Amino acid sequence: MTLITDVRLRRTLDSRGNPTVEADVLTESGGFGRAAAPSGASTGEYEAVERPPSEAIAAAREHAVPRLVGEAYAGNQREVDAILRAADGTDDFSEIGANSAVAISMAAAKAGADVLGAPLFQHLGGTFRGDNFPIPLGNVVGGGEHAADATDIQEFLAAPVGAPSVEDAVFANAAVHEAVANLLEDRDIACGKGDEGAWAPSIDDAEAFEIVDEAVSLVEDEVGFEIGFGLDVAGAELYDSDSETYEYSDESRDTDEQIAYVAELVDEYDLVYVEDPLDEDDYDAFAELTDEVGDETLICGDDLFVTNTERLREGIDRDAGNSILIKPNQIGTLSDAFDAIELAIENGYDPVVSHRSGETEDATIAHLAVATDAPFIKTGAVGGERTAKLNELIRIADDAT
Ligand SMILES: O=C(O)[C@@H](CO)OP(=O)(O)O
Ligand SMILES: [Mg+2]
Repeated sequence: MTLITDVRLRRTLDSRGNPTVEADVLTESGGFGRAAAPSGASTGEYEAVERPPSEAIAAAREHAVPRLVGEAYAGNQREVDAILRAADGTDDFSEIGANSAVAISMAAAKAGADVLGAPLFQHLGGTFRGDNFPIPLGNVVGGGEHAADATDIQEFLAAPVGAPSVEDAVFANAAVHEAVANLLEDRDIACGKGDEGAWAPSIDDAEAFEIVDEAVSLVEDEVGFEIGFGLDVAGAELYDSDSETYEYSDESRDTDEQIAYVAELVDEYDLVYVEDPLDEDDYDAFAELTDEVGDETLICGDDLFVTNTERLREGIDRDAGNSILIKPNQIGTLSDAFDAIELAIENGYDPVVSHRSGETEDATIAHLAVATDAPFIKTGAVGGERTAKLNELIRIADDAT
């Protein structure tokens, strides 16, 4: 029934206005799935390779599509993903491109769900999944690689940890986003938005901490449940390997100073989440910081782990971090993303399913988070390509997918 009869690939626009790969997968009994690859700006050095979409499409048409059509079953995700790997023939999808791979992998999953007549999260997670919802981390102020002339720290994230429902959490993040705008206006700070829809004011990190802290408290009082906040430091982007220092606009910190600085921030602002506080090659520094503050907060590896089980295993062995960011396009297939989530959970690491800064209307990650009982999802606060995922979470909770 789910035998794949066609795979169509095309170039479509992403949220930054760049081309990306969209895939349609069709099956024998009329099943249909469509998915599109997202794209990072602050990409980790060890991520699977994204090729220019026209090249990725041509290579996938040549190497992968003939092995899938008439051969593979969309309902058998492991088989589809194994074929994508074999067709590519490299470790990092540099032949067909991780963008073609992930688009096909996700489209096949949707086609499989379509034939079953089941929501995607149920097809992926099984029939007993779907009662737990991830807490959305909402980017409200940002800079780094996502906006010019803004904060050094890439993302200041609202984290409505006490929200009674996913709907309450989603609206709380939007309210924090709005509260930030009002506070910026009070201070006469004009600003636009970064790639993920977060405000991108030309202020230093210290002022951003003040504003986000205040915005979170204001909304917390309004909604009556706990809202914490977190960060994506994107440490690898700040790290200069020649001088071995983290370069901020106003100062430079060596690794020990960076660890002390982040630990101080965790205490001062009760941060519930800190992503990539340190360089992507520095397992030792991650371990040291985790030892210091890992009981109080999540220390999450994004560029450190790149959704890769080998890198995660090394982190587990070395006690580096206690959480992993999960981005299917960093590794290339849904099966690989699942494996990383399972390994994380088995070892007490919290998986955080995540969007990329360049996104599309594709909402697969909302289903992936629910299917795997992931405790958090990071997918922005506002903006169409972000609300595509947030609204899908609300629909899943409402049993309306
Ligand atoms: O660093 C990150 O976590 C992501 C998403 O927020 O950014 P990018 O997609 O640019 O890597
Ligand atoms: Mg990150």
